[in-house]
Amino acid sequence: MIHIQNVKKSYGTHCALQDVELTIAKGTCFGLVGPNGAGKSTLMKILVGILEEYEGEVLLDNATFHHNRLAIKRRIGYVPQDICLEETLTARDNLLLFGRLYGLSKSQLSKRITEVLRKIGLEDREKSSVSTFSGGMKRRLNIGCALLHDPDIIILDEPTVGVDPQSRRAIFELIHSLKNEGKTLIYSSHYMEEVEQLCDAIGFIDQGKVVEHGPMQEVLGRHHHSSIYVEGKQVTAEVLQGFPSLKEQGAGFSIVSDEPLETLEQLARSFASQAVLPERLELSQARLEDIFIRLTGTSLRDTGMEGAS
Ligand SMILES: Nc1ncnc2c1ncn2[C@@H]1O[C@H](COP(=O)(O)OP(=O)(O)OP(=O)(O)O)[C@@H](O)[C@H]1O
Repeated sequence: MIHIQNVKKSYGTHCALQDVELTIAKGTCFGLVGPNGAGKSTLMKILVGILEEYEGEVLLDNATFHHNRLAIKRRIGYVPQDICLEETLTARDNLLLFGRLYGLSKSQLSKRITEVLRKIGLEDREKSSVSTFSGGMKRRLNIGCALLHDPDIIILDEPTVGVDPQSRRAIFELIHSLKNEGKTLIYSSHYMEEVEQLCDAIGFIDQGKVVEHGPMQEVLGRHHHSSIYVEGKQVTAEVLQGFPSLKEQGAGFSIVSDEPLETLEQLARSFASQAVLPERLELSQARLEDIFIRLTGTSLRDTGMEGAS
């Protein structure tokens, strides 16, 4: 169990984290979600021990990070957002290099490298230079480097950014298999669909503050509103004027509503009175993206990031 208690972190005068309180249960996959600059990486770096100067307390199984740093670091594997590999070396030699940094012996390492290469699905490329790898293969190897010392907590910062669909699938399968082994995973992403699919619990961070958190089903249940999506050549913001929570989404608009059937009726009346015929009209239950918009008033995609493919 990881307890994050009242954590605050500032860079100079800029406050990156404010009074963060979170509990992450053992053996769960915890999704940390928020827009660029929300504070996700800062929190992850605190959990990994890269950032040592902060206020508040982080406890792992009741041992404080401040007083048990080395022992805790040995239990944690960190996959940084930026790929950190030596391009001129082979996959095996990269793993060897990282294993040495973790202080693993030669004999331990040889066995672990073979296991890790199998886990990340790169056993047939172990002797290939990393410079010949696709972005997705590099990401998988980057994850492999964090698994060498067999940590029971794995922290992954945006592990699917810039990967092809095949590697994304391989990363998802890897995460599922780590979960099945009982590992605790902390997974940061701005791809809401991924988080909803993979994670058992979630924390939304916005401007350094936790704005919602809890088990996934509880969070979805707490915000059990619906969302109506409408699209068409004649459907413009002016036509939809007056509908609350109106948001541009893709080629159309979404309207969040607690009373979806009533809102649908109002829409139908409004379209009829304006002689507008929509080409698509869909009703869906609250998804994480809608909940985030509702809580913060912004979409993650407003921040200039792409959606998951
Ligand atoms: N070393 C630093 N010095 C000064 N400010 C920093 C530093 N690192 C982060 N920040 C600032 O702290 C805030 C939180 O940054 P952080 O990287 O934790 O956000 P994030 O949610 O991980 O965003 P991203 O998804 O872009 O990585 C941002 O405003 C960022 O500019």
